[in-house]
Amino acid sequence: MQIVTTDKEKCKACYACVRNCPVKAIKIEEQKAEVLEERCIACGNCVRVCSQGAKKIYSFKEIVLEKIKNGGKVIALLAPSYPVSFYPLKPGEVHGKLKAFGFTRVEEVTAGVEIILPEYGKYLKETQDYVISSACPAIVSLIEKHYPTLVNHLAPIKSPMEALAKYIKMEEPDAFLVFIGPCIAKKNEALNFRENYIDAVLTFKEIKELLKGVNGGDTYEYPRNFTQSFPIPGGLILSLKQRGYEIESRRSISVEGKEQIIETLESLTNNRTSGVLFYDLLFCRGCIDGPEIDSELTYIERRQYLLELSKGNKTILSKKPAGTFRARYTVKARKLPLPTEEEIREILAYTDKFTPEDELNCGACGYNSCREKAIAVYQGLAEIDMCLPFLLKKTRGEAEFYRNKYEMENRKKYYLDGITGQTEKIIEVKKLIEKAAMSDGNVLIQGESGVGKEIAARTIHYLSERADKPFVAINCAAIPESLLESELFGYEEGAFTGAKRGGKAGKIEQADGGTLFLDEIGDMPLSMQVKLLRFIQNREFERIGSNTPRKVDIRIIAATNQPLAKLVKEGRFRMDLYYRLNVFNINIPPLRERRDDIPLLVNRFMNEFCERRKMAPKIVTSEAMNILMNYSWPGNIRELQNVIERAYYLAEGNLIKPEHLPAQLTSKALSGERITKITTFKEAVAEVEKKLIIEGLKATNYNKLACAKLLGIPRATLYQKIKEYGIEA
Ligand SMILES: Nc1ncnc2c1ncn2[C@@H]1O[C@H](COP(=O)(O)OP(=O)(O)OP(=O)(O)O)[C@@H](O)[C@H]1O
Repeated sequence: MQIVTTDKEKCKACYACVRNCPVKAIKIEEQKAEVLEERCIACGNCVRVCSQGAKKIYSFKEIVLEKIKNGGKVIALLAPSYPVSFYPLKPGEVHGKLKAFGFTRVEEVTAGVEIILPEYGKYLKETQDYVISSACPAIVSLIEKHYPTLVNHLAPIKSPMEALAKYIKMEEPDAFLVFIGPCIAKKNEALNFRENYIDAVLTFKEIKELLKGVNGGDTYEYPRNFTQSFPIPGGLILSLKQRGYEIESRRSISVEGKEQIIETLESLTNNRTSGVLFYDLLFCRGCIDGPEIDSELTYIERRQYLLELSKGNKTILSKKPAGTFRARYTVKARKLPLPTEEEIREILAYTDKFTPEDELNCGACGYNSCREKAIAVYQGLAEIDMCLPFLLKKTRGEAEFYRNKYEMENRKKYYLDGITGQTEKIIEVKKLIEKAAMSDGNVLIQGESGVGKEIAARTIHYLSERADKPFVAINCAAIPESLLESELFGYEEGAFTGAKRGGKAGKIEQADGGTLFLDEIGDMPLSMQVKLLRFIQNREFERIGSNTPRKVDIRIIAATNQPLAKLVKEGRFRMDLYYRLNVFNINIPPLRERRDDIPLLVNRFMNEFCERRKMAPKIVTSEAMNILMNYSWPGNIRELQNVIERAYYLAEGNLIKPEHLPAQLTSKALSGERITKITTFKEAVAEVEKKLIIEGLKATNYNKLACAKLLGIPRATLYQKIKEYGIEA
């Protein structure tokens, strides 16, 4: 019969019961702690430490109430420690209350002590080998179930409770005997021990609950003597001596408390008896400290109170007990399988314990060491993953995973939102950007000038795993051929005239771990293309002036507004390099192919610009917006950005009207003004060209390269015309 059961709903896998169970009689299954009857000694530790109240003790309450209700002969047997539990109620008053409650007779187990003392006296005299007392049921179970080699040393004598019960049953065989005490193990004794005369066991807590509201009956002074000290540590030896039995102090010892008990039994198992012949073992610090003692007195006060009561010298038993009060104890131990060293290592490895240093022995699982726990796993008592450091590591890993995922989502939103546009074409581009970010291959971005190639490259970098490493950009068209190599690969000190002291890391080195953005790759000279290809193939390069190869880990994103495939056909771009760069291809459509994005872009640039300058945004009239939507935008988004900024300054009120837009958008430059003077064709063209260049320069903030792109003319032509028309640039 199971004494302690678990309410699985309430069990929260804290392993406090495992930790406090002296015999590891707890099995964890699906994170619920279940008490194993075959190992349990009913010490009550698991009940005491369960903060969730998940451990339930077998209750006889209903049976007792039923018996009393039916008017049966129900006799209460009070454990010798009861005065301390019921204090300040006097012992006599407790008798009265129990009677008033319905017990037909009340006895005290000190009478049982009187019965067993001669049995002990006799047995100790006749036995050569050492003897272990058997009055404490937790000790009996502990030895029967866990120290089988010591069973023969248990005194084959009934406990005082059983002895008194037998004594009473001899007088009143039909009586229903209820033991009332501080101990859960007594329930085990009543239910599971071989020969039992006790019918029910109530703890002090339980009986007090039942007696609530019961008015005291007639008080009764039970005879008292030295047996009253039986529940305090050493009580049995003391009582034997008081009774006149020769117990040599040097050869007898009383041991209390679970740690000391386990230590004693371990040493006895190893035949280390220290010459002691009588071991009086109590699992608790005496019965005055039993798990269900429920006393308002301190431990010392309890001891003193019982010693005071033990001063009486009355005989308790009215007549000499007849019959034998011997008991038999048997081996109930079940050997659990033991794992091999290799199996232990395998189990440990599951929770990432590969070396002795990995075994933290933190005890969070309830076992004293990782090895003990591994053995319990093998024996089916513990679950393999009930290891706090392991689980924490795992959850941290998971948390990291989710944090990364969450961060990625946020980043994605942040960076992809940086690319304004809702047309199908730009959504397609965003999807490609996301995919490219997931891969680590080189990317080639193509598109007209100002379509957003660089912003796409940056987005790929910041969405990729390289995000926390550098994004380094280099414009291959803007750097003279002679400098490009040193810019890319760096140089050593003294590599050439003018080389900096200490040398210099090139863009490739600076981008280590991150992304190198090669803008205008189509403009890269063929000689450099060869060197770049070699680097891409070997992932190795040398600084100019050095023979030492250096390794870097970078991803290359190249961009161009030139038709690279055509350049390859024309032999102006290396095919092998083209294929190396074109692992992932993204084509960004010109703005004129996604006009519907223009209002969104206008809105964004207006807000960004105003925010930067701390100014209030202006409204773009529908006429002006119409013009913006219908223009061909050769300079794409960059041109639109500049147009908005310029219009903002030109508009004096808060409305941006068509007249605030550049002439080339409204075609006014060619058609709007009346011709007042006839000029030559050449002069008129020059006039228009000059105006266009001035507007273009303003629109691009006087960036000649951008202006040339905006006007769709080579840079050299722009320089020539600026000079020719004397334009201030
Ligand atoms: N979809 C977009 N949403 C918001 N801003 C954009 C978008 N595309 C481009 N831009 C902005 O337009 C400007 C030009 O973009 P970017 O420099 O990326 O173009 P590009 O194609 O690399 O130009 P180039 O070929 O001249 O180097 C930048 O200020 C960029 O922030």
